[in-house]
Amino acid sequence: MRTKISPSLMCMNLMEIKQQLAILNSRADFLHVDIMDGHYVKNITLSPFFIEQIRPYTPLAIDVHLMVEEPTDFIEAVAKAGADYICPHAETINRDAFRVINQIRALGKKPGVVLNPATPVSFIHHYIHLLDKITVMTVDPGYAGQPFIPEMINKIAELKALKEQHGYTWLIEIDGSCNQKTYTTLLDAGAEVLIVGTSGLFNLHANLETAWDDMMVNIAQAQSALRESA
Ligand SMILES: O=C(CO)[C@H](O)[C@H](O)[C@H](O)COP(=O)(O)O
Ligand SMILES: [Co+2]
Repeated sequence: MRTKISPSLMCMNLMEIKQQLAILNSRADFLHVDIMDGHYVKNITLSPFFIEQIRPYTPLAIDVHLMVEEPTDFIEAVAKAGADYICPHAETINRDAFRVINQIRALGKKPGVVLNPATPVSFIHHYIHLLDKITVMTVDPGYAGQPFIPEMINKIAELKALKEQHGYTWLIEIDGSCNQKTYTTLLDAGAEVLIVGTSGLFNLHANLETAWDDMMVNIAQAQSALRESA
């Protein structure tokens, strides 16, 4: 499968949002939108209103990462605003995981879940087959610019093995410090979607087109290193 790229919009230059979206529209596979409530994580970033504002300006699938205590307070709002994937944290839905997944599907959206670094894959065992995407956090959630947690490589490999063994169709996505230093190990382990934020894309160059080209060179180098070692 071709590696898919999902820029994390909380890391973009919001003063240039229209121009930056136009650049991403012809290059990215998804747009990653982080929604935080200040409680589940001690930060506040984007919102359902932000999704509603950008929806007319992009044909790309909008992927919503819900870092909130009560996902059901947000699901309808982000669906109405134009989200395509709705992905709460597994830790926040295990009281009512099946109801939440059914709610997302009933709204015509794709359900995903996000796993914190300390959350094992076994935590989602009973509903894993109902998902369209599983996101492995490779940093603790809440902030951009954090160091990569290398223990997550085994978790990605575990998901890849499960996917192959059972023929699951969910995407394996990585969130946190996806960049030149980590692409090779991430792709080798089984990463299919890379969420690129400050370190992988937006901080590479002030000009986003140049930053995108630099990022693609970095990803291509990781892919060719893997082909050579195969
Ligand atoms: O969920 C996130 C943080 O909790 C994000 O999607 C970040 O924007 C992303 O991890 C930032 O990427 P970086 O290269 O790690 O800054
Ligand atoms: Co995120």
